[in-house]
Amino acid sequence: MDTQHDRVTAREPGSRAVTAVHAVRTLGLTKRYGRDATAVDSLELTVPYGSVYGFLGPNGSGKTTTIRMLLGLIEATDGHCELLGRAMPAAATRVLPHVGVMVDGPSFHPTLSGRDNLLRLDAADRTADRATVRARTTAALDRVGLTKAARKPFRTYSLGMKQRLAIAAALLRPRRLLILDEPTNGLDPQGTREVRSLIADLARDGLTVLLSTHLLSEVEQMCDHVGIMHRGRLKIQGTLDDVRSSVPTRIRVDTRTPDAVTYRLRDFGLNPTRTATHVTADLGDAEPEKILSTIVGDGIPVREFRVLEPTLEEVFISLTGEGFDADT
Ligand SMILES: Nc1ncnc2c1ncn2[C@@H]1O[C@H](COP(=O)(O)OP(=O)(O)OP(=O)(O)O)[C@@H](O)[C@H]1O
Repeated sequence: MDTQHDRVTAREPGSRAVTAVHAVRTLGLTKRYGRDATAVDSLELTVPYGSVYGFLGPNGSGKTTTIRMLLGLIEATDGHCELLGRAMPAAATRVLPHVGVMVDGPSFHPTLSGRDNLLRLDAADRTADRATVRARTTAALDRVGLTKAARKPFRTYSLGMKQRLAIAAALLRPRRLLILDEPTNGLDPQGTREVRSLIADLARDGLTVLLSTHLLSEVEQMCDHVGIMHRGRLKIQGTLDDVRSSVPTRIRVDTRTPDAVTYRLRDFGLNPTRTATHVTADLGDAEPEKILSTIVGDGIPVREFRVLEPTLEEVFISLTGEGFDADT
């Protein structure tokens, strides 16, 4: 913990350039409400530059509280956090102009056009450059695919367009990091597709995205890194592949002779579980191709042979002992 990097960032607010490998980093970050309620507990979050990081957890697991602490909107009870290599909230005025944020859902004026809503928001930002506001607004609308609808009243926008305008608001200035809290919450399937495709485009452009969500599928489809929250604690984080491979790959053999399959799997050192119609087992280091050719070569009837890659849901269950939708 006591690295050169930590010592440099501890000097905020300073004027030195800071290099960091993580766009977001927290150490022991904790938020307690009263004596008994710990919303976030000793969080060690690391979001690498250039990643799309899925901050995943059921409702109430502490995601929004964490994001609010990162942005300096609420005070941490304990611990330390950095955005773009600088300590927050000490460096807020220097860091936040580089961070696009969508936290509390969009609040736009229904009768104003999308463009006029953005102009209004920009006018409220005292640090924004007035001389470039028109060009920046045009670029942000273009970035989210709302150029054609720019002059239409906000109230006529679809759900997806409304959310894309909220992302445009977060992109009114060049950003290095985008923090999106439940960006597809409440959207219909079309709106969800629009917003996901926009986020994928932004990530391709090299923007780091921290995206909080309670949707497993959102992380599996969009993110390359994931951190899983449960009751205020970060249970695991890493690349999506590493996190998935923290639980074993399984095989499932559908057959009308489960006893014969069970014996063969034991020969491979596996510990199978059988029902009347199929047998499953953790694969371990065994090669599925060899297992299948042995079973079939022995003349055992196989209706279906599947390698079951672990899902995030299985990771969650293995770490918490609860289903993902459990009310925490
Ligand atoms: N101001 C507060 N006072 C007391 N408890 C709070 C407060 N804000 C949040 N909490 C509690 O902290 C815990 C974490 O809430 P948080 O909103 O961070 O979770 P979340 O993962 O973002 O869930 P959601 O998606 O439902 O907002 C919850 O148990 C919540 O009730």
